[in-house]
Amino acid sequence: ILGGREARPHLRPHMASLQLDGEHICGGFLIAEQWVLSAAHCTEETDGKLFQVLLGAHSLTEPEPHKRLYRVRAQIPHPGSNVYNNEDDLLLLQLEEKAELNEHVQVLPFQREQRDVAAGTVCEVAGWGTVTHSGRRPDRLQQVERPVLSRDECNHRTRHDHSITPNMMCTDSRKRDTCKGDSGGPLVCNGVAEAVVTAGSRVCGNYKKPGIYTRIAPYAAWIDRVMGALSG
Ligand SMILES: NCc1cccc(Nc2n[nH]c3ncnc(Nc4cccc(O)c4)c23)c1
Repeated sequence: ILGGREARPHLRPHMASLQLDGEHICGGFLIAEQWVLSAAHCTEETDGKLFQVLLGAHSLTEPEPHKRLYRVRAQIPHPGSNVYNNEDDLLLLQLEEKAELNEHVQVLPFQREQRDVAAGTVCEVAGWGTVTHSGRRPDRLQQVERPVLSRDECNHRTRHDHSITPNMMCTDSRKRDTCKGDSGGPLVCNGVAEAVVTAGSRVCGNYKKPGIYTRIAPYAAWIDRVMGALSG
């Protein structure tokens, strides 16, 4: 997160850190006791290895009550996700066991209504992604508030030039923005997860390249189908 600040500890008990060999790779969030939602592009450099999922954390390194690393039983990228574009950039992770819910570990409801979030709505995004252009990684969860940018504005040829589909949404990226390692985290508007961070052009903090997110409502049926099929 560029231009944000340290989050209030444990105010986002749904936040997950997707890790490989103890290293934070991407964000994610708990959508059910045994399921985390993230971004499919996060598996691009994992070369088939399964993530481990850290829940209940504020600091990535310090011991904290209720902080726990979970193994993953299955990782299911959306069938439409691919390395060439940002479409269908969602990843479902089934934990080896149900997460133990408490004040630091909670499920976050996601938006199921198909209506766009109104442009100008101020939403928030949190993550352990890089906090400087030189790539400094924070130990503690960062957060930033960002106003939603209309799809038409975002699709302007000097911005994302008509690559933003109805299944995506944008936020203003002037100075304050998501960056490397924030992919997979939730964009939360009025307490509801509306979308998931996608890297898009990978540019951070440049107002010409607004932050891009995969809206969740269009994928509610897919999410329910996968969770239902793999339950038990
Ligand atoms: N703001 C959109 C967004 C959301 C999520 C991730 C991303 N960026 C990135 N995702 N993956 C990446 N691998 C390498 N470099 C990257 N961005 C980068 C790194 C240093 C300086 C800088 O200005 C940009 C990214 C960008």
